[in-house]
Amino acid sequence: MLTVDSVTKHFSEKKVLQDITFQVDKGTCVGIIGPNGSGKSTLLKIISGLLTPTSGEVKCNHKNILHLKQKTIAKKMAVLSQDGLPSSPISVFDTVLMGRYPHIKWYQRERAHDIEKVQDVLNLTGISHLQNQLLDTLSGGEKQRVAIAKAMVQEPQILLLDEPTTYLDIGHQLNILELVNHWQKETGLTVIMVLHDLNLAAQYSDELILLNQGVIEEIGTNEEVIQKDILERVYETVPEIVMHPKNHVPQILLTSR
Ligand SMILES: Nc1ncnc2c1ncn2[C@@H]1O[C@H](COP(=O)(O)OP(=O)(O)OP(=O)(O)O)[C@@H](O)[C@H]1O
Repeated sequence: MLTVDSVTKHFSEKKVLQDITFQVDKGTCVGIIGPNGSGKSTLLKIISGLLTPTSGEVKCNHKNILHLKQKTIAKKMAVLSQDGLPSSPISVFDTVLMGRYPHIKWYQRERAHDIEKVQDVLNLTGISHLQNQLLDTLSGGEKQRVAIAKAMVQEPQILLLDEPTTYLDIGHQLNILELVNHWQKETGLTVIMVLHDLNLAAQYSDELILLNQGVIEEIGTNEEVIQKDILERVYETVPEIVMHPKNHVPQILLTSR
């Protein structure tokens, strides 16, 4: 279980997050949504232990994340940042293998088990044909799959995703989210993802947190959060809400004022 308890973050005088409190149960997927600059990425960085909150704390299984060793955090959590994987002249295979490092002792080389794990995940994510290709020669969609594969071999309990669908066409967007969704359902993975696309967020999240100007504006099920008056207030737009005919989750149609 992951607990975010009264987290506040200031950058000098700038108040970016104010008194954020919520809990994420094992095996659930929480979508964090909100307008530009509302504090979504900052919150995700605090949850991953990358940023220290000004006050409050993040606890993973009742332990403050900042009191855990880096390697312990890496065994528990995988993070896919907004910037994705850096361009580098390393093969896809070696990049994914790096995800095993938290499980390999400093005096050990990778074991047969680690290599097998990488091969399995390359097959599962449909990128085994790319395994000898260099990372900096891949397309955005291929690189994003490599990032997911690297996170998968890490075998985390928690996956943090910051805008995993940026730069992807609709086919690849669905593909990545389906991949994460299957992984979540099969292993009881806990997922926290920042998404700008409210329709995708509503389809793939069990619960939504709507941030606005650094505070939680709404938290709840998709139907509780995706409501016309709430979105109109926060996004200053006039959305029409319809039910997805197949998935039965609220979806947004945008209209001009
Ligand atoms: N290191 C920093 N120093 C100063 N201000 C920062 C820093 N990091 C973020 N901010 C500010 O905090 C606010 C929230 O930023 P954040 O990136 O968390 O928002 P966001 O909701 O993820 O935005 P977007 O949807 O545009 O990605 C912004 O006003 C940003 O300028």
